[in-house]
Amino acid sequence: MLGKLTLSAIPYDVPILVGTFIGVAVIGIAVLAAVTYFKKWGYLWREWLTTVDHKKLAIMYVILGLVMLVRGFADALMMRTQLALAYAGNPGYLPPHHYDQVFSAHGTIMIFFMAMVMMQALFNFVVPLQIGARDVAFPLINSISFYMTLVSAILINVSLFVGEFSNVGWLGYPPISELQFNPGVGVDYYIWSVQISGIGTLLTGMNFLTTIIKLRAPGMKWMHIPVFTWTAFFACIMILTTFPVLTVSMALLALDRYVGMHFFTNDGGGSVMLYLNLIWSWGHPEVYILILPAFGVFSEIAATFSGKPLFGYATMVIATGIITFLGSIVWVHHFFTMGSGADVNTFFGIMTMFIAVPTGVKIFNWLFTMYKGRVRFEGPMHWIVGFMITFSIGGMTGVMMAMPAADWVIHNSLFLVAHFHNVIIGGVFFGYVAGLSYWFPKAFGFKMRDVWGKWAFRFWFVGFYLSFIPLYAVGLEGMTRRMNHYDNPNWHPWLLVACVGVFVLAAGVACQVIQFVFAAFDAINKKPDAMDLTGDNWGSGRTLEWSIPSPVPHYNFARLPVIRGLDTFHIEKELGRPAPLTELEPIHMPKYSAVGPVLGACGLVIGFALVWHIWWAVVVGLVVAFITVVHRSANLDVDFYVPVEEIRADEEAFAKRLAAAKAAE
Ligand code: HEA
Ligand code: HEM
Ligand SMILES: [Cu+2]
Repeated sequence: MLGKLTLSAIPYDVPILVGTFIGVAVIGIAVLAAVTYFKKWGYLWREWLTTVDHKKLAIMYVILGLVMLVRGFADALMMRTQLALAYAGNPGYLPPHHYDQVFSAHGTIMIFFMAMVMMQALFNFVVPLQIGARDVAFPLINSISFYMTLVSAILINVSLFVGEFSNVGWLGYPPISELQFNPGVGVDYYIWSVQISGIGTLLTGMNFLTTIIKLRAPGMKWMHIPVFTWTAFFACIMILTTFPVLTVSMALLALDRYVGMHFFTNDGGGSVMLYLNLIWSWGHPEVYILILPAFGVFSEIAATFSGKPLFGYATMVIATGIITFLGSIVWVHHFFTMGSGADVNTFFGIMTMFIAVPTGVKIFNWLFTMYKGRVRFEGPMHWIVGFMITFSIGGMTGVMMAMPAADWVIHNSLFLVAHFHNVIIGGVFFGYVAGLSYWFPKAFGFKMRDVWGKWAFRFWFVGFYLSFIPLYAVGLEGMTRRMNHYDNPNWHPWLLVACVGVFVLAAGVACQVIQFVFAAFDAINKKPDAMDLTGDNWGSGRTLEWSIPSPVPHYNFARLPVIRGLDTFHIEKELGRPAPLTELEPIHMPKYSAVGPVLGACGLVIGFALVWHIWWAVVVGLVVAFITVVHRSANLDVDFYVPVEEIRADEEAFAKRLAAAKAAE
C-alpha cells in the first residue's frame, strides 16, 4: 500500500533531527493556529495563495528564499563547527554519513531553493514594472512556476524527517548516486525535487523571455530596456538553453535507479563522463544565470545612488551578451583532471579566462558611474562597494583555476570552495540582498531602517573574509573539500578562524531579521518618516517602476507609459511629467486561479510517491493534474476589467500624496 515507506523511515535515533523536527512542528502549528485564530484563511486563499499577480508571487518567492537561506545557513554553521572540533582524535559531533548529508543539503538548498528562488523573486517584481507591463505574458503559468518551486522545496526538506537526505553533493555524481552504491531514498528525493523545481524554472524562463520580447510599453526599443531587465533577458536565454539538459540528466539518472538502466555506469556500456558533461553543461551556465541578475541589480543601484546615468549602457548590454555566450561553452573547466586531453583542456581554459574581460568591463563601468557622481552611501550602495572588492578577488581565483595545470593541483580542494563562495556570496548574495533593500519600499510602501541594513552588511563583509580566506590557505596546503575530520595540525588554526567567521555571519543574518521586524513594526504604527509617499523612494529613481505609487496597484500602470528614451522616468522628472490622467480606460486583467496550488499539491504527492514507490498515488496525482488542466482549458471565465472609477480613485489618492510630499519639502 505505502510502497517502501515504513515507520523505520523516521529517524527517531538522531537527536539533531528530532530536535529540528520539533522546532519546525512548533513553528508550523503556531502559524496555522494564528491564521485560524485571526480567521485569515479566506483572505490568505483569495488574496495570496491563488494569486497570479507577479508582485505578490515575488513576495512569496522572497519569503521562501529567506526561509531557505536560514535553513542552508544552519547547515553551514554545523559544518564549520564540526571542522573546528573534528581534529586529531576528536571525531566531532557529526558522523561521516550525516556530514555528507549536511554538505549535500547545504549546496542543493542554497543553489536551488535560496539563490534561484530569490532570483525569480527579483524577475517577478521588477521586470514587468521596468518595461511598463501590467503583468507577465502568462500569469497563470507564473503561479504554477512558483508552486513547482515551493513543493520541491517542501519535498527536499521532508527528506530530513521521512527517510534521509541525499549524501552525494549538490550535483549527484554517479556512480555513487546509482542504486547499487546508494540504495536509500536520499538520491530519489534529490532527483524529484530538482526535477520539479527545474521545470518550474524553465517555465519562468519561457514566461519572462516572452514578456520582455512582447510586452514592452509602446515606444520601448531594445536599447531603451533598463539594464536589470537586460540581465533577466540573458539569464532567461540561458535558462531555456540549459535547463532542459538538467531535466534530461535527472530523467536518465532516474531511469538508471528505477528501471535498472545504465546510462552512467560503465558496466553495460554507460559512461560516468556522460553525466559529468550533461550536468556541467547545465551547472556552469547556472552560476552565470545567478550572477547576471545580480549584475543587473548593481547597475540600477549604481546609477540611482550616484545621481548619474549608468556609465556605458551599451557596453553593459554587450558584455552581458558576451558573458552569456562564453558562459555556455566553458563547462569542461569543472573536470580538467578527468582525461579530456591537453587540446580540449586548453580550449576550455582559454575560453574561461576570456570571461574576465566582459566582467572587467562591467566593474569599470560601475566605477565610472560612481566617478564624479554625487554618491549617497545608503544601504544598497554599501553592498555594491563590498561586492566590487569581494567579487573581483573571487573572479581572480577563478581565473587561476582556469589554468588546467594549476587546476590539477587545486581541483576539489578547499581553494575551490573558497573561490565559489567568494563569487556567490560576494556577487550573487550581496546583489540579491541589495536588490531586496532597494525595491522593498516599492513593494510595501514603506522603507526598512537603513541602519540595520548597514550593520548586516558590515557583518556579512567581515564575516565573509574570516570564513573563507582561511579556506584558500588550507586548500593550498592540500585540504580537500567534503572532509569531515582531519589530522594535520597546520590546518587547525585556519579552521578555527573560519568557525569564528561563521558566527560573525550569523550576526549579519540576525541584523537582517531585526531589520524585517522593525519594518513590520514601523508599518503597523504607520511611522511617518518610514512611509514612501511619492513612489520614488530614493528620490533619484530613473526607471519606470519609480513613477507609480508604492505599493503598486494591482494593475501596475493606470495608463501604459509612453517611452521617451532610456530612463524615461528620469527624463520626465527633468522635462516635466505628463498631464494628470483624464482619459482613463478599463484595464483588462487576469483572474486569480486555484490551478497553481492544485497542481502544486499534485506535484508534491507525485514526487513523494515516486520516492517511496507508491505507484497508485503517482497515478492519482497525475490523473488529478490532468483533470485540472483540462478543466482550466475549458474555462472561459478567466479575465475581468478593472473599472475606471477604481483607477481614478487610486490616481487621485496618489496625486494627493504627491502634493502633500511636495508641500512638506
Ligand atoms: C556565481 C557564481 C560563479 C561565478 C560568477 C564564477 C565565475 C568564475 N569561475 Fe567559478 N565556480 C562556481 C561559481 C562561480 N564561478 C562554482 C559554484 C564552482 C564549483 C562547483 C563545484 O565544484 O561544486 C566554480 C568552479 C570553478 C572552476 C572549477 C575548478 C575546479 O573544479 O577545479 C573554475 C575553473 O576554471 C572556475 C572559474 C571561474 C572563472 C574564470 C570565473 C569568471 O567568470 C570570473 C570573472 C571575474 C573576474 C576575473 C573579476 C573581475 C574582473 C576584473 C576586475 C578585470 C581584470 C581581471 C583580470 C585580468 C583577471 N570556477
Ligand atoms: C552563508 C555563509 C556560508 C557558509 C559559511 C558556507 C559554508 C560552506 C561549507 C563549509 C561548505 C562545505 C565545504 C566542503 O566541501 O568541505 C559549503 C559547500 C557549498 N556551499 Fe556554502 N556556505 C555559505 C553560503 C553559501 C551560499 C549562499 C551558497 C549558494 C548560493 C553556497 C553554496 C554551496 C555549495 C554549492 C557547496 C558545495 C556542496 C557540495 O560539496 O556538494 N554556500 N559551504
Ligand atoms: Cu564553471
